[in-house]
Amino acid sequence: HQDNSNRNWSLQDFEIGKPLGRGKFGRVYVARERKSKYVVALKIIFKEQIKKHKIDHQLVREMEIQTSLRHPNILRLFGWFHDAERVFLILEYAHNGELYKELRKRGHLSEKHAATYILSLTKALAYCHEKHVIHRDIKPENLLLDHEGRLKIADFGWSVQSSNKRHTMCGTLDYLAPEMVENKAHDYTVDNWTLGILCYEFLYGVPPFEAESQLDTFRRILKVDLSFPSTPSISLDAKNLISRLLVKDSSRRLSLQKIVEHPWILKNANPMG
Ligand SMILES: COc1ccc(C(=O)Nc2ccccc2)cc1NC(=O)CCSc1ncnc(N)c1Br
Repeated sequence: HQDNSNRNWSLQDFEIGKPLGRGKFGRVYVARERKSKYVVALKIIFKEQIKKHKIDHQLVREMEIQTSLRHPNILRLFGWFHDAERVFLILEYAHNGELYKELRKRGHLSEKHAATYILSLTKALAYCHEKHVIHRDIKPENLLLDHEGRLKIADFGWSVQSSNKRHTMCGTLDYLAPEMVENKAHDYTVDNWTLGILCYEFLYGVPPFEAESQLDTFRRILKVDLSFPSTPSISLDAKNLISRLLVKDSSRRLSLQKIVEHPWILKNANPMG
């Protein structure tokens, strides 16, 4: 259909439906564009929130990055508009909602589902890195499923144009790579570490370094204190991939290209995502 991303949209163009949840800085609703009847997710962000967190420039940069991203596993930002006190993001609507709710419901995923999601994430990250965009916040809460159950990375609330070394702490503790815990400079390869965390969590239902206290989680991450429970029983190939990603030395983590070619992925992932 025609490119509407720079059409000057307004709230009158949409019928607002049920709330979808609270993203960073704002609430998200299902909405339907009146003329086309096209269903979207409309994210409403209050400008005073943006001003308070001094991220107005980041939002503009973010919108420029977002509208340029086109990938089947990245949630689309179709366009945006604002009124006196709010900024509205017109987002692709992922009909099957948040992946982590499915993970909590099922307890843990099959190796086929887990491998398919890891492959989708790997391809989306490879695409982002090639466009010098680093996501920095890949966790189950930011992963959505479309009507065909295909994974979509969303909530780029913190993505930045690649400053090749990054220093700010972000994301929940369980997903932090050792170099982030030690607050050292870090680069793209933190995403490879996060893929290892997610792969473990998809297969076992809990992240690998979960602990009672934040300090214990930090300690387990820094030690790469990785162990595989005996149940659910997971294939050796899966354990091999996880062990090749959860490596302290970031330069020795399996590259995105090598993940795509890994036996476990080749054997289990549905290439159509
Ligand atoms: C490309 O997706 C985004 C791109 C940008 C931003 C964003 O807030 N940027 C931002 C906000 C403030 C400051 C700087 C950046 C947010 C998202 N996405 C989201 O917030 C996801 C909303 S939840 C949802 N969405 C669709 N279908 C569902 N079923 C659900 Br539940």
